[in-house]
Amino acid sequence: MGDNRQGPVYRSSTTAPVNIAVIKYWGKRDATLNLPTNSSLSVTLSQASLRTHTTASCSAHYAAHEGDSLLLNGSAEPIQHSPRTQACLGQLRSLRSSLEASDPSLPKLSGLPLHIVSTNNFPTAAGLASSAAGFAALVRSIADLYALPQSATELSRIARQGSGSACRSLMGGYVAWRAGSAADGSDSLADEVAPPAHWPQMRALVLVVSAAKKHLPSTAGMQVTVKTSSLFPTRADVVVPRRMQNMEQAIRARDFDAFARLTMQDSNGFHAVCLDSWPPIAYLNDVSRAAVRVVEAINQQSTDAGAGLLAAYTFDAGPNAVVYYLERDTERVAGVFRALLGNERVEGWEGSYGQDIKPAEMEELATLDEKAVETLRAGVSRVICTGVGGGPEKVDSHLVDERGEPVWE
Ligand SMILES: Nc1ncnc2c1ncn2[C@@H]1O[C@H](COP(=O)(O)OP(=O)(O)OP(=O)(O)O)[C@@H](O)[C@H]1O
Ligand SMILES: C[C@@](O)(CCOP(=O)(O)OP(=O)(O)O)CC(=O)O
Repeated sequence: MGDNRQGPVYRSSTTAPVNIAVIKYWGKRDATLNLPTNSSLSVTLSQASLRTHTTASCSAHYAAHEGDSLLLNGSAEPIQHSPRTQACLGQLRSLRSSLEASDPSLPKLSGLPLHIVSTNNFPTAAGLASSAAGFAALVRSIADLYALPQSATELSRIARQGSGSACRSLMGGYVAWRAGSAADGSDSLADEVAPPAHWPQMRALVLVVSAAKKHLPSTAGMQVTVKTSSLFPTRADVVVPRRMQNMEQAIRARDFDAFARLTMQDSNGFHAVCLDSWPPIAYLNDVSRAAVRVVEAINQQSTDAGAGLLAAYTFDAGPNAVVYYLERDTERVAGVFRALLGNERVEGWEGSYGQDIKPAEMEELATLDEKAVETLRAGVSRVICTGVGGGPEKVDSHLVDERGEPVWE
């Protein structure tokens, strides 16, 4: 809390992670409450690589007529016109208001305007799950500002209404979002299937194919699929429920072969229902397909030698590839991509995860399809080397100073 002449500025700051689903959320049964048609499961990625940093503040000296505000990467976001952000703020305020009613000694924060300042250390709205980390950080930082006693699972009900995938970023490790069946969404919540320490060897290599903001946003895309795809009901009602069980089992048993197969099958199943939509939705491009070819070649070598799968690709609503692998296979998976993409052409090989990636030997590359290699070299602009990580963290570094002014990082 900072003090100035007009009264205190209350502040709380958090960082929150990105998550990349291995069983995809695609489809809403209720667009207003943001309720999904199927459960999903993701891996939370380390905040050493990708993170949102958010400070929530409130003060009696913030002009009441200006209302709440969100400054995102230095620009004002029009949150008054965002029903999703309004739903999150309204529900957090009402929890604070109940707390104030039960303990009159508490400062009346629920009636004060909120000034929120946030930065993403990666491109916003580029298919890198910025809305997931962004809404998780928003909900966590306000819940801390308001000293709310609710658990991460209880808060996931609120974050879900900001962006569905955000409910999975309130926890670290391996996280499930249970679709639930209640009409009011009260049982549509996220829970931790396993903490990062259960299987800390999980690594992810993100191939940034396009940092541009040009794909059909997830929200719009999934509505088209639910309305028009004839394959979709089978995916939501039959295929995904079975896969969720098998994926949880694979994670519990630390069975990478099963994890990888289910991850690739589910990514392909999700993109298949996109293509089956009308008008068809195609998120993958030639560069994405080249990444698939390279992962297939890596896995072929391993299975030919009688071992299991070493790498798993997955794609969200855009062309960027995420490749999961285990630390012990770093050279045989990430090393292959490093050898073929090179250091000069592509940035991002530094950092705690990247520096351990040694380029694979030339013979490992001999079996790769030349055209795929060429396409990948031309189309990947940047890589992000990361791994499984923890949930949101409360931090002392504030993006709002003691007088209530934004601070630039
Ligand atoms: N740090 C943040 N704080 C609050 N809201 C954020 C933050 N970052 C992103 N958002 C919200 O998320 C929106 C971007 O979401 P969108 O779903 O378009 O992109 P994405 O999450 O990067 O991509 P995708 O969902 O396809 O993976 C932003 O316009 C903003 O409203
Ligand atoms: C393909 C996905 O990344 C879709 C994510 O969709 P969003 O969570 O961005 O959608 P809204 O709830 O409409 O905001 C798959 C996933 O993350 O599970």
